[in-house]
Amino acid sequence: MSMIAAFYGGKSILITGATGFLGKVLMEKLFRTSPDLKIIYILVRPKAGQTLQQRVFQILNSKLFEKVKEICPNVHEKIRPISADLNQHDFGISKEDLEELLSSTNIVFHCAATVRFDDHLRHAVQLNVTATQQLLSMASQMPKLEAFIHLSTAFSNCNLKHIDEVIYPCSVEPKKIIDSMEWLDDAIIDEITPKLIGDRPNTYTYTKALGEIVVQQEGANMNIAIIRPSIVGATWQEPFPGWVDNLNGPSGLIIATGKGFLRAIKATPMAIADLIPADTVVNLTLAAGWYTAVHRPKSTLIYHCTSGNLNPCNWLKMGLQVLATCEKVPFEKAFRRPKADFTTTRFTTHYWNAVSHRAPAIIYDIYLRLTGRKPRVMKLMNRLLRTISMLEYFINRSWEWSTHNTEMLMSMLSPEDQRMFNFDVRQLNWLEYIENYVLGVKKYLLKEDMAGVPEARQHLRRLRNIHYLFNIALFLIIWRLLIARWQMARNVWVFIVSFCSKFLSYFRASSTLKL
Ligand SMILES: CCCCCCCCCCCCCCCC(=O)SCCNC(=O)CCNC(=O)[C@H](O)C(C)(C)COP(=O)(O)OP(=O)(O)OC[C@H]1O[C@@H](n2cnc3c(N)ncnc32)[C@H](O)[C@@H]1OP(=O)(O)O
Ligand SMILES: NC(=O)C1=CN([C@@H]2O[C@H](COP(=O)(O)OP(=O)(O)OC[C@H]3O[C@@H](n4cnc5c(N)ncnc54)[C@H](OP(=O)(O)O)[C@@H]3O)[C@@H](O)[C@H]2O)C=CC1
Repeated sequence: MSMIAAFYGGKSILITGATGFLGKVLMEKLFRTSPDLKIIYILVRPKAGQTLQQRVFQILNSKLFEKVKEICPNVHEKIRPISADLNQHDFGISKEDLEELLSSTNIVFHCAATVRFDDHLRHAVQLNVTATQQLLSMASQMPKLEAFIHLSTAFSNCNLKHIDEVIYPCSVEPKKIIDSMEWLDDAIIDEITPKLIGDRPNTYTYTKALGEIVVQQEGANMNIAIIRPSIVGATWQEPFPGWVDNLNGPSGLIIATGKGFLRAIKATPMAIADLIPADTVVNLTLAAGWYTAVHRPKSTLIYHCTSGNLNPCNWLKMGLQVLATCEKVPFEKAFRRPKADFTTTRFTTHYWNAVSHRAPAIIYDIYLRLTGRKPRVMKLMNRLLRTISMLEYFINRSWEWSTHNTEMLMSMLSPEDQRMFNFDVRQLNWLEYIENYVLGVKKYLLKEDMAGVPEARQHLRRLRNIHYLFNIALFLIIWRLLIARWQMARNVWVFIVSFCSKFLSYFRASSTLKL
């Protein structure tokens, strides 16, 4: 019998960010392994013209929840969406809903955040710091609360090379930052942002670090744990391999590579690609929830959910496997044949951006214009290059995260729990995982049917022929221009032509003699 699954049975659980990538995988696992849980409250905001119920309906009807619906047919009765916007004071939760939440909740999983790297500091502070503070304040009024689990990121201290499972101080106290955001205007915030984030690359990592300090300060009297995942990728095993539903992290770049948009990237090939599957993060999160509530550690424990120190994979290995899978099972309607070169200097990056990215985009836009269609490729390419410039920081460095708490937690699990809530990344086969990830991107993100693979292969062959024809035509044009303008080129041309004709006549003569 699984101790963790049994622990969540009969519990009332509050999840923020349940409509996000990790939140959905967390909810799915909870329902699948503890179908007898009492209720899951989810804080949801209406979005894209959808009501809360419509959003929940959409999640439950996705492929991710197929197994859950078999195991727990009344799953829809066990989800209680609560209208809440974490940008608002008190989250805009109604009085009745708040009373119910405060009186019933046993466990809180705080997943909601803005994960945009370039978010305005005011917004990032509001969501990643102030909302965390408010949620902790709510949690402190929950008489039945057993554990509060906060999702942070392994990159909250990415300004350090070696990161321990501790909370590091920031130069300015989070409370001062929260206060200042209330009265500073946007222009001043823009001016001080680089000074505040210091040697971190973006507002996301900075505000997640502030959020951790808030958790430590405000949650001193609660049972709290912090989970720090690295780069979260598609699911490894559960509920099935390769599930992913957003473009964050590597997923967007896998699409760009598979579709032939991205053909070179500035990355350090041997740097560690610290990916971690979403189901591994969720298993560790649930195990930490159980441990925090049952064993009540004296201090806030931080768990690094990373792969680099236990089972390292580098960007070269990842890039090659992405490419190999895209050749085996190509994406439909590729722009060019997939290729993944790693550039290491600014010069080569600019060169390949011009030759391999911008030039084909311009040529294709001209073609679109000539055929009476709206040019769009250059716009897409600029967006992609901007995205890459934001991710570059993370693919050109390696970090070391200590994992003592994570290993301790693993040793505390029963053999049954180690199997059911597996977060031992040493068992992960990277080549298999990356292949499933790419296939998952194709199926669940791009919604491409596997029946279209032969046509996609045919399309790649056509692109290869176009590529050869284009290169030959380009060579001939350049050569013609050189001959017209440069005596040396003419001499070389005369030499080649006479050499070929001599060779041909010798070949003809020798074959006549043999006859
Ligand atoms: C060979 C293989 C090598 C693989 C190599 C992988 C390296 C991978 C390193 C990751 C390293 C993370 C390490 C921290 C891990 C955490 O702790 S945080 C979680 C990760 N968070 C993220 O990844 C967020 C990153 N994204 C962003 O911050 C913003 O999207 C950006 C990059 C600033 C772009 O902002 P923007 O220009 O305003 O664009 P945005 O409105 O977000 O989206 C515009 C369009 O681009 C699309 N888009 C958004 N993101 C992407 C993307 N990543 N790619 C493509 N399209 C995208 C959107 O769908 C949208 O399309 P439309 O709906 O308009 O058709
Ligand atoms: N993905 C990754 O690579 C990593 C993620 N993490 C952390 O894991 C957690 C979950 O990340 P992930 O699932 O990928 O993120 P997503 O962007 O997929 O999900 C974010 C969630 O937060 C919710 N949210 C955002 N703003 C508000 C708001 N104003 N009010 C209510 N809800 C809001 C979103 O709701 P809505 O659907 O309405 O937008 C969504 O449910 C985050 O804390 C992140 O920092 C850590 C390391 C890596």
